[in-house]
Amino acid sequence: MNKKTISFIGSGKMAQAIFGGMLKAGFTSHEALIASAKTAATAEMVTKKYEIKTTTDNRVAASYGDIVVLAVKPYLHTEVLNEIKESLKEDAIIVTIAAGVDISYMQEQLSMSSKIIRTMPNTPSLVGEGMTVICPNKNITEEELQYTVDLFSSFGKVEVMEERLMDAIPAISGSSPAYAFLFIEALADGGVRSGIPRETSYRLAAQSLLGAAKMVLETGKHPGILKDEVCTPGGTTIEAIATLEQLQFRGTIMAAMDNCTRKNKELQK
Ligand SMILES: NC(=O)C1=CN([C@@H]2O[C@H](COP(=O)(O)OP(=O)(O)OC[C@H]3O[C@@H](n4cnc5c(N)ncnc54)[C@H](O)[C@@H]3O)[C@@H](O)[C@H]2O)C=CC1
Ligand SMILES: O=C(O)[C@@H]1CCC=N1
Repeated sequence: MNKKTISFIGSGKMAQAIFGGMLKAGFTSHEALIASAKTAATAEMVTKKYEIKTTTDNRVAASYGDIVVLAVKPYLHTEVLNEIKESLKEDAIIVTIAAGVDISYMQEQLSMSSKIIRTMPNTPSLVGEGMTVICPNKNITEEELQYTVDLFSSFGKVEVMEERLMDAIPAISGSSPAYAFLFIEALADGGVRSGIPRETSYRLAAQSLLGAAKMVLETGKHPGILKDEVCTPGGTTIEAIATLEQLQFRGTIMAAMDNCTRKNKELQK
């Protein structure tokens, strides 16, 4: 069991996905975790559900952690960092999971010698299938980076990337589960339209997407080839593909991603 203490500032959806994912994986003990919440009701719910310490005082949470994860909205970072900075351990590693919060901004709020890691995780962390992109500042040692990679790897995959690419990450992995859920909902609606029961439709749609994603990851084949293998000449699939192309399925996804990235950059201002 791991010895480092980990604090979460904020106990919302993404914080719960991360500490829930870590606990499920056995990466850390319940005793090593603390999370702060805005209301006593949320704190109580989190303690009950995850069996971890909670507090409504961010400073109490901040003073506990060797690693402190900021899991509040981007616009709250200034307020929260000001509130907790005097309470942090001297060598604490500060991890932000927020969209559009960059390292130079974090250093301005704390100090140039602070240990900071910018990340972009996603909610499938809760079920051990997260995708997290990590970017450390120059004060993070190899060992500290490895620890953080191990932490996020306990509930999914991790890539370490340069900060110049971080603004593009929400569009492809932080936010994209939402597009996938929309796609599953659309497939299920189509199934229901053809008379398939709704719950069955969700299972058929979700398992098909899970299988397709696994094929990309495990066969190493180009997605276009995998698509071709489904399209029997003169068959059903190519009819569906033709309609998707006419309605600019791929262009629509790319336009949506552009908007996601634009918003991420706006959050930074
Ligand atoms: N939801 C997602 O899929 C992802 C979210 N993120 C990032 O995670 C962060 C949190 O987002 P969500 O979990 O989705 O939002 P959320 O709204 O579920 O969680 C934020 C939590 O912070 C609490 N809070 C508000 N003010 C606070 C304060 N002063 N002190 C302590 N807690 C306070 C709120 O009560 C809420 O529970 C954001 O910065 C977002 O960019 C990153 C990747 C994916
Ligand atoms: O919607 C958001 O702003 C956050 C960041 C990535 C996923 N959710």
